[in-house]
Amino acid sequence: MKLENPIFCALDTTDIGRAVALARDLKGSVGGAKLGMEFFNAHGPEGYRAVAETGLPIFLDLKLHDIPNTVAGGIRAVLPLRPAIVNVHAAGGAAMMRAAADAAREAGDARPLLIAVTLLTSLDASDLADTGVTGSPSDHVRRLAALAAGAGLDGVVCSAHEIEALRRDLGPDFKLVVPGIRPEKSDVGDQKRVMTPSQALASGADVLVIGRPITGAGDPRAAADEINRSLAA
Ligand SMILES: O=c1ccn([C@@H]2O[C@H](COP(=O)(O)O)[C@@H](O)[C@H]2O)c(=O)[nH]1
Repeated sequence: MKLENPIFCALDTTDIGRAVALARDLKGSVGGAKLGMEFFNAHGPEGYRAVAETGLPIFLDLKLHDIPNTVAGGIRAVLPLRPAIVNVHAAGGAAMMRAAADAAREAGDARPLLIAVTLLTSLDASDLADTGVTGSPSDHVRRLAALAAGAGLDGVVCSAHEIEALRRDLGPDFKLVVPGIRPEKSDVGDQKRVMTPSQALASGADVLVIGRPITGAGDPRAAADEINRSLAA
């Protein structure tokens, strides 16, 4: 997947008309759209197709996490939609990720990039400790990313704070898809490990996942264009 524009806009809504209108409006200003559980649980494949018809590449962010056979089936079920990117949770383990990768390969040339969520960007060191995991978010992300790479995945979802370590560990071709992106002065909301778009790109992100800073703006296209200007500066 070669992207001229690294921004994938998260269309987190149950309003199909709004999602399609946003996708049309943003088409020249972002590289793709991300559809997650909020939209897909409401509208499924039909809603997906309505957004995909705009021509934007789609990251189908379902974050699958189950036993290997079930996750493989979940990946297989969405292959006919021809998403550009699909994902699973790295915490599902190596066997689960290998099963997902095997299933994704069944799409042949239309194989989506398969990536694994490491540690959600809404979690910090204290949240991680609460789950019983000792060590820093960075160590945890690096461990899970190495597991994903070993299982044959194309990359991971991580925060911008882990990019440099992951590039050192896993090289330039391993895809780093980065949410928790917040332009200067924008509301952080529920995100905890955040960075600005330009800092994240300079650190080596492949994809910047940006939702509310664009979709919550009065003029979403203008907000995306402002971010594009910050990336070009
Ligand atoms: O660790 C993760 C994994 C996924 N996300 C998703 O990205 C977007 C971010 O939206 P914002 O409105 O820019 O916060 C959202 O759809 C999440 O489900 C994430 O934030 N962090």
